[in-house]
Amino acid sequence: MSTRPEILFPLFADLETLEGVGPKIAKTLDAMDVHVPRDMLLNLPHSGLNRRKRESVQGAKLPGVVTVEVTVGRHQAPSRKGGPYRVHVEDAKVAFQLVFFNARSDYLSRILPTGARRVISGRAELFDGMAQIVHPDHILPVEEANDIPDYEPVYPLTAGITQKVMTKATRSALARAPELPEWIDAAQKAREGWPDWHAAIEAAHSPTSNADLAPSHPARVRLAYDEFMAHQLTLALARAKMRRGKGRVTQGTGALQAEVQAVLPYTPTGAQSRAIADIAADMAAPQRMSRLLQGDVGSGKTLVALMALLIAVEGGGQGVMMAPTEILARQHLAGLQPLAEAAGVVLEILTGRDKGAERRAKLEALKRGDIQILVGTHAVFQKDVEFADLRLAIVDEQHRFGVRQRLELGRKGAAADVLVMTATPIPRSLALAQYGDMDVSVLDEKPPGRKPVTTALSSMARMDEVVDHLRKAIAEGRQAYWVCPLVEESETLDLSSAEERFKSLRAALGEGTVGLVHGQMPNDDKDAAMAAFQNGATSVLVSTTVIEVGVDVPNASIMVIERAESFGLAQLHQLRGRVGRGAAQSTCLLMYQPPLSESGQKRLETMRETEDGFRISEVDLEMRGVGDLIGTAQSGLPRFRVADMETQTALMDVAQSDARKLLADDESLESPRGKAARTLLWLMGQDEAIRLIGVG
Ligand SMILES: Nc1ncnc2c1ncn2[C@@H]1O[C@H](COP(=O)(O)OP(=O)(O)OP(=O)(O)O)[C@@H](O)[C@H]1O
Repeated sequence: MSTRPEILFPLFADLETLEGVGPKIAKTLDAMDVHVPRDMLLNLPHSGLNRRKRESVQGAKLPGVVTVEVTVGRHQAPSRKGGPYRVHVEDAKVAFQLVFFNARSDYLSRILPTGARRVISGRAELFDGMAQIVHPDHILPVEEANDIPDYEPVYPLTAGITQKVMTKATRSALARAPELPEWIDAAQKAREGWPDWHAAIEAAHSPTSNADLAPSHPARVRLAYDEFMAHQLTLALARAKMRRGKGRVTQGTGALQAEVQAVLPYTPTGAQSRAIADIAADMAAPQRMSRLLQGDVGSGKTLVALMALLIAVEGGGQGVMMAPTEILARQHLAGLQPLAEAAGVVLEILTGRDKGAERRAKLEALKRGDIQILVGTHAVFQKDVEFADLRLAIVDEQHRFGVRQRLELGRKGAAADVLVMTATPIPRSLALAQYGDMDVSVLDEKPPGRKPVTTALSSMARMDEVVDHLRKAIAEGRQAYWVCPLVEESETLDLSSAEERFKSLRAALGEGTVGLVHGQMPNDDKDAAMAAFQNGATSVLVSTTVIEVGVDVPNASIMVIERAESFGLAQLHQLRGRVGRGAAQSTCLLMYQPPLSESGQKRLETMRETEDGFRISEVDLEMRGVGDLIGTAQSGLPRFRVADMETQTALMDVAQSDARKLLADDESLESPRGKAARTLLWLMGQDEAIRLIGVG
């Protein structure tokens, strides 16, 4: 089924087919991300107005909406142009006024004839001690008072659209909402007391009190579940597609791993061992592995990656690991090569820098199977890179991969297992939404012997003191990173601030002690600067944020971050994670420019309070919200309209297992419930899923 089910046609018609929507309003709605009647339905009211009739404005909470029956008194035309037109009225207890601006008096006389009884509803306020309603929402003869709803939904609006238009158009969309087949498991639906989709959408738009608007209302919960379910079905379909057709069992022997263990100066942590065991089991299974390794900074992901790569080699094949930057690819090479050598394994690097004959030679060696482990940048996945027998692809990424890219990767190494590593912990809700197609291993344990990093805040005004301290620390043999701020997102300005700091620190601390690395340096200079810091030739490394991810120099024990308030929490956590990796007591100094904004202050204080990356990610989510945290567009995450990822994690959890179970029982979605689920995917516009069912 790769065409939209007919039953949904009315919900995907032109917006202008809705009552009260012309070309102009349609265009305005478009800008609100409302393109078809379906979107109107998913745009739920955020509050409501109680319009129950009362006896008098007297005693009502003002300002506030009131509905009362009045006797119309005299009209008082404006005394000057543009002034208020007043109509005196009286309810059962008090006199008050209706106020109009730029209204035509003949029109007002017609709808509010003196002496008549009318029902008025609108927002009343006090003005000079007397109640008034400016431009009432409703003015009706008493016989028609029933046209005023007791409780009226209030919709999110945008300039150019009124509540009236919104309500009318939504009612008109509701009138054509079809009864849909049920995609929710019958037992679950009964247990939760959820209504049908049609009843739920009807109820969500017809609240009768504030309680009906609560996110815990069964109608709203059901609609939120539908959204999560559609998303998780997409992920489950991607997962099924990924796992299909590996057909290859990669059984490690443990021999190479043991040889590496023998030369390692430490033993793996419990978390590392568990992750390695998870991976080994996945690789030994006939389905393709699709696993996420989530580790906090410094939790030792690299060792887990190496062991996984060795399993691929033990099984007679090859492994590849892609790092996000050149610096990190080189660091992997430097760190892993001695270990690989100890085990007699050939490890090579391939990056964009490899050109001509050298590159050709590497590619041939890969194709012959002479290179067993390849590390590198994006270059490792270029078209002409062919492996003799690729068994494992590891992507060391930073939230840059959406489900679509993961599927691409899957298509690449036809039968390779896939391991994705993220160094920035993400809250569970996000992990579920973003990586719901994968299995997850978490490194929640740091290697033993790490001392907590002392985090201190200091104003930029105390620069001289900071430099003095640094001088003493260097004299004691310590090494420091010095990170310069992002200035207005501009690379060149960035650069000049780092270059200037480099010059001033060099002047203060001595010629040869300070190095500089930034994104725009020629590659060789970058390597040289990194190497000099790594081997201790320089004591201070000034940089832009290029060192943010993954750099590992255990002897470095001081991190100075200038204008720390301009960095995000995840970034600060990553940067701080560069220290505290050795046995020495480490310090992170967050320098800020007062006055701090409220959020700047909260971020810096959070950094001072905790070193737990998962905790920090929760605060980050709380402060910024989901969209901002991951950049919805590039992550491939949908914008949930009804569901709230932050508070409804449990619901997402259920949707995930439900979606996986549905597919396990009915792989091609052909059962009645499976077909209903297809309707859901169309309803929610899950293009990737539709493509997957179409193809698969
Ligand atoms: N089990 C262990 N015991 C002691 N040290 C370890 C252990 N595992 C790894 N290490 C060391 O800890 C440091 C950090 O490891 P690694 O670079 O793999 O961290 P990471 O998880 O990649 O963190 P980040 O994302 O912050 O770079 C390295 O110096 C590594 O040699």
